Amino acid sequence: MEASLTARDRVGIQDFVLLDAYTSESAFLDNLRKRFHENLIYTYIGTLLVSMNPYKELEIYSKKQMDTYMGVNFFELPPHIYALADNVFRTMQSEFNNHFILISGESGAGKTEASKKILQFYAVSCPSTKLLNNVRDRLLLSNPVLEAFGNGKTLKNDNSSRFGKYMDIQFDHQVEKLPHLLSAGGGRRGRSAPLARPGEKLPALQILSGNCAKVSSINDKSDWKMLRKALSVIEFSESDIEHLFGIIASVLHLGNIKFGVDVRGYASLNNNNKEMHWVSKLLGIPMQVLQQGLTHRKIEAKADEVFTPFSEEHAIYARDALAKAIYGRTFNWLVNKINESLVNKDSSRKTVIGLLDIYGFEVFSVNSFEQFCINYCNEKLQQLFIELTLKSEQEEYEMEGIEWEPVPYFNNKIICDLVEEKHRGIISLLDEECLLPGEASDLTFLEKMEEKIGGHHHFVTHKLADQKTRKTLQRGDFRLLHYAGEVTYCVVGFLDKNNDLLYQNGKEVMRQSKNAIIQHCFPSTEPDSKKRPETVVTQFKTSLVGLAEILMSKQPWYVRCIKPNEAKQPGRFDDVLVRHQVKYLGLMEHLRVRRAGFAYRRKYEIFLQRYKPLCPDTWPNWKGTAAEGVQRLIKHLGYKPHEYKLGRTKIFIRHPRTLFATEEAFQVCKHKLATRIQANYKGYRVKEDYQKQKDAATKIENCWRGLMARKERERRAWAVKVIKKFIKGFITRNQPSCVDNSEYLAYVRQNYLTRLKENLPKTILEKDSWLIPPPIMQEASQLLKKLYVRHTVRKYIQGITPQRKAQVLLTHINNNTLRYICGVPVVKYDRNGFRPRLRQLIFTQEAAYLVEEAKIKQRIDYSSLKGVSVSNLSDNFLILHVTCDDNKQKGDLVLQCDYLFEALTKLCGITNKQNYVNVVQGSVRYDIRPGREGFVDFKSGQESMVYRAKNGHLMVVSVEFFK
Ligand SMILES: Nc1ncnc2c1ncn2[C@@H]1O[C@H](COP(=O)(O)OP(=O)(O)OP(=O)(O)O)[C@@H](O)[C@H]1O
Repeated sequence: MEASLTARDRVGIQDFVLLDAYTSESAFLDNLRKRFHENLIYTYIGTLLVSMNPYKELEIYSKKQMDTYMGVNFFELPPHIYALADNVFRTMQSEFNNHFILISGESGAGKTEASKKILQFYAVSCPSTKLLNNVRDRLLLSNPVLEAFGNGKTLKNDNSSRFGKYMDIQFDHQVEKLPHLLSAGGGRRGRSAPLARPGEKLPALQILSGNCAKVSSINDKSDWKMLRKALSVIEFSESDIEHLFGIIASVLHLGNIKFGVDVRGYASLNNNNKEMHWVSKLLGIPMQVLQQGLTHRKIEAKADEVFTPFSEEHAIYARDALAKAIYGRTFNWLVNKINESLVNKDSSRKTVIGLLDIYGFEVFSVNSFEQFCINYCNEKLQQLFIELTLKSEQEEYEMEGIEWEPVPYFNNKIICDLVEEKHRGIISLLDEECLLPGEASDLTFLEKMEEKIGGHHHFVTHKLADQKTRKTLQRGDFRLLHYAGEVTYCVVGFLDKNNDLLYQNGKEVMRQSKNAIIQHCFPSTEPDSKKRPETVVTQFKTSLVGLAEILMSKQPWYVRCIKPNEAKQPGRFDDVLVRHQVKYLGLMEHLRVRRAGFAYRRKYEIFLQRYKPLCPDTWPNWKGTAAEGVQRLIKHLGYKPHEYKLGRTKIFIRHPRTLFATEEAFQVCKHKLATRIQANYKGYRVKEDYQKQKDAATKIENCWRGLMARKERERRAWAVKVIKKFIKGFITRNQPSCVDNSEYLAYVRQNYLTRLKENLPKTILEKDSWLIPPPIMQEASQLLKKLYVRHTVRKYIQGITPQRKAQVLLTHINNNTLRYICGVPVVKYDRNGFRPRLRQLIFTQEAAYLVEEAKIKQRIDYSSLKGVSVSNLSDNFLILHVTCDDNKQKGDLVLQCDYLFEALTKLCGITNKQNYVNVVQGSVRYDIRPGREGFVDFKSGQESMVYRAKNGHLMVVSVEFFK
């Protein structure tokens, strides 16, 4: 219903219980019509399903549809026969009890189709095992077999079931579902004989020439194939099938036998009668026996047997009675055979769902004995409905702790009693009349009824009626006011039809048959009861009581089928016809009972779940019990006390309008909620995405870190190897080149050369800053140094331009007195080893000048130059000894010159003194100034340096390259 609440404005309402004008037949009809025109053929009245015959194939029975309805809350989806089937099954499962589905309606309203749909639904939802598939096939194929023998074309339905059908589907809970079948085939309806259809094999039975009706909606060829297949699946042997068709053909021939009248006025049969000939042949009964049986009645008087001839009328009656008996018993045999094929031998407890496909109220222009029986049956079923529904309603109220409110409904028990009460009921009176010896007739039966039940409110005859009613009644009519409406019956034929006597010798004739099925149906062991057999109506009543007992122990479900028009046309809704059925199906009455108490009831949980957004206290989550939540909710919604009741587990709402108002509020609120939920959802999705990305990032990071750690480990391992090799190489560096040190030595070489390249002396003057070579590079270093010194000297010399030479001379030498000879860069040291800036020593003819930045610092005359001392080491020191007579003289000069040899050579050349240069070893004395002496000590060491030693001497340390 929850879904129907939403859809109610679209195409009517899906549940009549929610119809505000629930007592209005027109409102009821309007809703049906509206939905029918939209192909919505199903509508609920509570759990009752109203089904309109669409007379066209609708796409609503696919496997997909079945799946949609499987296991879904009954009220959540649009009404459907599958919803009902599923709900029955699930209730049975949860409550572990038995159920039945009563399908009723007029002929052609769609009962058989509905029961087929239910069976198909159960068959499809059944688990698939070999055993179950077998049973399922038989179950489904039993339908075409029963239809082939039990259906016929009538004015109302091309394929009308001529029998009521009840079947039990057993469910084994171990395997979830195991359909087993089938009990009882109801009595055949006597209106028209089953109709055989022309078929491939039938010529052998000599009935092809029969005047058979053609039915456009039926495909005989494919139906015939289906029947043959079904019979073989249900394990009918070839001889069974042959005998079966023999019987059907013989019944048809029997019906065609025409009697003559002999001279005495008795019925007679010609020996050449073709029909009789075929019946005799098909059933294997001697012609004479058959002829005698059809025209005479055997009367047993004491030990004697007397045959009295039939009048023509009697003979026709006896012929029809025999044909009906043959067909009826054969049909019973068929049903038993199908039951045997489906019988469940497993005796463990199972629950069942009964399927009762039964004709509804019948009201024709002339109604006879058959309509009386059918309508009595419907009266009983209504009684059952009232008892079961009210009972369950009462039980529910009791369980829920709600005070029972009397339900204003019509209890039709009074009508049932009128029909079936012992000694006083119509059935008893009819039987009495039938059993009465003497001149009983239909009219005496009518008089008896008038006499015995004349004052009953639901019974009226022409004689008993008032002036106005009498006009609507014939003299031979009686009228019953059934719960669904009044029906007028014509009493003619009641007695005969009730007697339906098969004369004793009819049975005896059949016993002589060679047909195995006939032998089975008319056993010689059948007692030839002298007592009159039970009348038809009593048999009917007995089987009805039996059925009611079966049904009473089960929980009922209803499908009420309605045909929209008599023309079997799709899309046509005949108001009068439908209104008639609504009335006689008792739908308004049903609705009244359903609406007597509360229109709507739901478990607290379900109600709260749906409507909790309507109250801030219950939304989004209610922390307390569902019952408290509902209380809070309805208080917030402002429900009036008389509009609802609160049970133990359910809320009961009296009027649909209360619920609709709530639903409307919910619909409005839903949109707002949807937006909010959407936003939340989007947020959630984004968060989810973010989380995913974060996780992915962490993963990537982990992988990356792992990779880096592995690389680092490899790198370290490599480094350890390299270092080890390096250390080993270092340890063995002085050994001849071998595996252990070759790489180290190559490295040392390369390293030295690289460093040397970067640290080459920039000028000629820096030649002492030559990078100290490792031992293995000593020789190479010396050679390189030599080469490099030569190279730089050449470059230097090439680099001195004539201008520069001239500039030096002109700038630094006073007047024209000096003649340029040569300028050598020198460094002058004082006794403390203080190293002044770079200067130049310029030699002229007469003097040497110490020149610094173009300012002449000191002039030494050659005449005062006593000599030059140099050490035998590579320190490039030269000491110029001068005469110190003149106090203005500053003393001897301690100089360092990178171009020592060139300077000495030049000096010797200028002074023209060959032994002028004194090479000393270790130490040389010099005059710091006149009268004060100093010493310069020379030695070799790791690093070249000049400093004042502790003894006050100037210490010159030089690196020994060329040893
Ligand atoms: N749900 C349906 N969808 C399509 N067609 C349907 C449906 N129900 C019934 N019909 C059509 O209506 C015809 C009559 O239906 P069906 O034989 O079930 O009626 P019935 O109530 O069993 O009649 P009877 O009491 O005479 O046996 C079917 O042969 C079929 O053509």
